[in-house]
Amino acid sequence: MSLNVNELRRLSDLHPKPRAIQFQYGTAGFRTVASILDSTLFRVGVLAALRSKRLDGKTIGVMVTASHNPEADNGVKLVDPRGEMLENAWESHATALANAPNTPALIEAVEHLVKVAKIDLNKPSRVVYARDTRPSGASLVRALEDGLKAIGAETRDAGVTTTPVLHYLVRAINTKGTKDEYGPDSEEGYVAKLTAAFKKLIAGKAAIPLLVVDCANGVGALALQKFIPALGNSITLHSVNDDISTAGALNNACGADFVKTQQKLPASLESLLHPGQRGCSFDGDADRLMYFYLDERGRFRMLDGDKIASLVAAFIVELVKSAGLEDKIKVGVVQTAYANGASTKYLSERLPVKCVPTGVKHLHHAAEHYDVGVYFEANGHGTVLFSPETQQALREHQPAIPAQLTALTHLLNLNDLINQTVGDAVSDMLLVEVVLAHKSYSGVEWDSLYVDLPNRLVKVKVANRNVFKTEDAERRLISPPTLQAKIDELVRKYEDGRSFVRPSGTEDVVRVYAEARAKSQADDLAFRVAGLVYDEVGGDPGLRPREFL
Ligand SMILES: CC(=O)N[C@H]1[C@@H](OP(=O)(O)O)O[C@H](CO)[C@@H](O)[C@@H]1O
Ligand SMILES: [Mg+2]
Repeated sequence: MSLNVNELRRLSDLHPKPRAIQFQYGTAGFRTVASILDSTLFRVGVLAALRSKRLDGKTIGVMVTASHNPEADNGVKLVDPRGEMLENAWESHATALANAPNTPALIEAVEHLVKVAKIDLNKPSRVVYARDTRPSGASLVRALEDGLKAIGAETRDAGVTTTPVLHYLVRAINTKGTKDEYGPDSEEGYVAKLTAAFKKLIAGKAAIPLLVVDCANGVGALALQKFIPALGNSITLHSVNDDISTAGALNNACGADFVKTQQKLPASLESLLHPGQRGCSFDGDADRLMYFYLDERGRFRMLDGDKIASLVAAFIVELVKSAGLEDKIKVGVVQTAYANGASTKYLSERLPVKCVPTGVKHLHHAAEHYDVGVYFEANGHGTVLFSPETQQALREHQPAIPAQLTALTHLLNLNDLINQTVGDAVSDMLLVEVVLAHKSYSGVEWDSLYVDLPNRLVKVKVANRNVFKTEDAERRLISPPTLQAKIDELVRKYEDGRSFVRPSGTEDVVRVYAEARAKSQADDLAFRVAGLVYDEVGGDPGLRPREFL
């Protein structure tokens, strides 16, 4: 079988690439204003279909979402057969196809890809796709479908659903009928799998206090509607910001990204949350989770991804020990440079901790090296991975005493509760609730595991962010050459000071992070480093932000 060039040409002509725009497949796939993404979606359809052929017809996933970005944006990400992010080498193939200036150039790029990636066009091609609630999603999905059709892929439309459900489906479809079957390959099956595990894990525990859930007015609201009846009276979830039909509501002054970056409660929750009560926020595609509570004086306290990692990792370590498996199963944690220094200290005193560059794929891959790998970005994206050997060890372990059996059963149920393909706000929320129920913790006790160091994140707009190059998991700059020494000199002046600079992978900015013993010091350090960055690359003195010191 060869490429149906006529069909590819005919369909590609329906989706011309806007001129003078360069697309790049980055950490979040392609993501930009929705109105310029039509050709990109078409080409991603072509690429996904070809990738499936390259992998002998294994099902590839495509998710149409722009997560926490404003409603007018959209984006698209590919999901590899085990439910993980697209393999690195194919990111540049995606970029190459997206940037072919016209149909003839696209055909040439596709033919080139078939050759260099050794794609056997006779192989079958299978793709499952889904989208979030964005108004632009439906028409972008039609462009994607044209791309899939151009290569003749078998398709499955998973409809409007969360990013983690799509990742789950990909793995479930590809493992169906094998010994590694991940679960039923439907959204109902996913809800049933997680719900059953949750109910077993909290059986016999005291009733869980009501949990307020901020759905960011996004697709997480739909997911929650499916979970609430399935969970029955095991937990009471009060869903807010679940309006998916009002234009402009998505991610607007609510959701996990708002909570993390503003470090405050969405105004829409102010009258709902009482002192002592906890709540949580999903992001726009429900793959991130932030917790929070109001203390006895009604002050907002945030429990971010680092706090979730600490809570969960410590719990799993305890269970492994109680099950009598501490010699066989080693638990480790993966973080990025954005992890609060206090969390790194707390965790390092208890278990191995590794720091990797920003982006879920780096965390996920590093976590695969542990028997049980816990990874969370500070922004609330993360999960826990049980290696295949660990899963087998759990299944085969013969407990010596009843207490070991109880702990072992909990571990097996956690293995089912956790969506191990990708960060999953609903799965992670249920996981947190399990740990809180087992430890009889309220937000206060959880929060007191360690005290966050005050921190500040600042964006610096520069002419060319590509001149910023880093090493040591992005914690140090190697270019521009003399800047790191200047940062080091500054940082030394602050108690518990730490600061690093890296180019964003998703926005055209350079990010500056700083932390220090006191909030005013963290702010001061961040703005001084931002000033250094701005001046170093010859930023226009007239446009220098006033807060930069
Ligand atoms: C400081 C920060 O939160 N950075 C985010 C952001 O990456 P940047 O490369 O910093 O733009 O988006 C990524 C994708 O969603 C996410 O993985 C990461 O944590
Ligand atoms: Mg997201």
